[in-house]
Amino acid sequence: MAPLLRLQTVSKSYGSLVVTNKLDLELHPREALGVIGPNGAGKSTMFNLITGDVRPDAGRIFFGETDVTAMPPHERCRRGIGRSYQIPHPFTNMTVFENLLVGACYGTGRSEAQVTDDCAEILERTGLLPKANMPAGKLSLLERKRLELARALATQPKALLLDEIAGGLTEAECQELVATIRAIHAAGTAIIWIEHVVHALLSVVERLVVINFGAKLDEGDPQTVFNSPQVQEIYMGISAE
Ligand SMILES: Nc1ncnc2c1ncn2[C@@H]1O[C@H](COP(=O)(O)OP(=O)(O)OP(=O)(O)O)[C@@H](O)[C@H]1O
Repeated sequence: MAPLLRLQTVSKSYGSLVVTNKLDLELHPREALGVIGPNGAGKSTMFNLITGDVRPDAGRIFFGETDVTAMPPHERCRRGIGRSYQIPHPFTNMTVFENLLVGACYGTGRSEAQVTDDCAEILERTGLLPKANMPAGKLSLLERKRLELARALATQPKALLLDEIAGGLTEAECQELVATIRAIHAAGTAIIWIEHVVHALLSVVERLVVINFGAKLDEGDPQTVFNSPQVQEIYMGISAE
């Protein structure tokens, strides 16, 4: 099957710091792909490169058949690349529903009237319908994470990029969020999920990629990859000796 998204030897440096190093990555249609790696390994930068927030120094990025390497973020978004951010930054004085409307209009180029029904449906799917008219600044952490997910969904992504969305939640809250992400994936959206809460990640993803020093260290079956001595040592700091 042709990949939905493909990074081809993508590199990015900040001064002398090589953050992304000849990275190759593929996401297939309807796939749930997990990404782990130590702090500072370049995971969020990889997302920034995919969305166009950051331009690579070298390499190419394809979405479907299209080379999107030079495309601005809003065009990539309209083609179907949606993302959540590690630290949610909702418009705090606007209601939850208004936050979604902004995401939907920006992400799809449709009018408010055209996106209203979809936004209501997304609020329902993400468990936020009872909070629709609440200012986003008054939401709990879990609700903010849900809003971050909802805002990404409002852009109608074919590829949904989730950046550490489970961080800081209690175990029960994490399980609630996992159920929502599973449902989004089951409905056909391909997902790349960067996550330090590994048990949550492994309960959803079908393939796992490990990034270290901006390059791919390993990839494959999630349990096999996570349990490999190399990954345990480098990612968890546990020596195989
Ligand atoms: N705009 C920038 N300017 C300079 N350095 C940057 C910039 N963006 C990221 N970096 C550096 O690049 C490295 C990789 O950062 P990145 O956020 O991609 O890592 P990460 O794997 O997502 O880390 P974490 O798991 O802690 O979120 C870090 O050393 C970071 O300080």
